[in-house]
Amino acid sequence: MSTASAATGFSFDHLRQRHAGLWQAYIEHEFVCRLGKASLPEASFRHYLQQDYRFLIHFARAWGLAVYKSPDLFELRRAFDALKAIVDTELELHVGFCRQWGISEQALAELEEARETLAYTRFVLDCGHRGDLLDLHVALAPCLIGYGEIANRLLARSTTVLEGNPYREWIEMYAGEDFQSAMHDELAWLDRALAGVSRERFEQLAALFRDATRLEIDFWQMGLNAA
Ligand SMILES: Cc1ncc(C[n+]2csc(CCO)c2C)c(N)n1
Repeated sequence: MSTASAATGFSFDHLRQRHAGLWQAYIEHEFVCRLGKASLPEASFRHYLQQDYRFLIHFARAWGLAVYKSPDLFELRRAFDALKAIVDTELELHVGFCRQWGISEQALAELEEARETLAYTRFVLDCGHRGDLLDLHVALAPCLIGYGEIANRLLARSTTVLEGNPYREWIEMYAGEDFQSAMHDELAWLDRALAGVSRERFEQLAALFRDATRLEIDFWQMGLNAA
């Protein structure tokens, strides 16, 4: 079969539209809405922050896997830079952020991993082990693109409270320039890669996207349930 003629011009938008209901449930989750209205219980946020520390460690491993799966120097550099950013910057920021919330580094190190964290992170790593770089990127897409979209929506909404909101820093971090530019790079990467896939391949990838989005929803719900 000719691969060139099978290309159907897919993009990230097609993935999002394919599972629009789930995507909505993720980016409009009650955890997110209450975070914007400053009505999220602090116990929920604290539990989320602790588990997110574990999440970020596995997320760094996923970029390590992307380094390994990179077929050329361009991709290798890109994955390596993302891995470095998480290890050198994001995790440092996260530990500092947790400290402000009364969670010590010692407590983070001793933390028991929740089932939701286990399920989500190992799912992403499995996608990368079984598949190629595109499978891995699609499994990471709800994380990389969802959070940017969530923060943008919160800032655009009139019901969002910033003044005195204990979660303000979190919202502004994901709406910030560094994070938004990483999100746009990832969108461009995905659009480029998806443009050449067949319909059959798209459906395979959409199933990974669906499951990763479901696991993001469970991650929010885990936080809500902690209060
Ligand atoms: C459960 C969970 N999902 C997504 C993110 C967001 N996130 C984590 S790492 C990263 C990329 C930054 O280089 C982004 C956007 C999170 N923190 N926790």
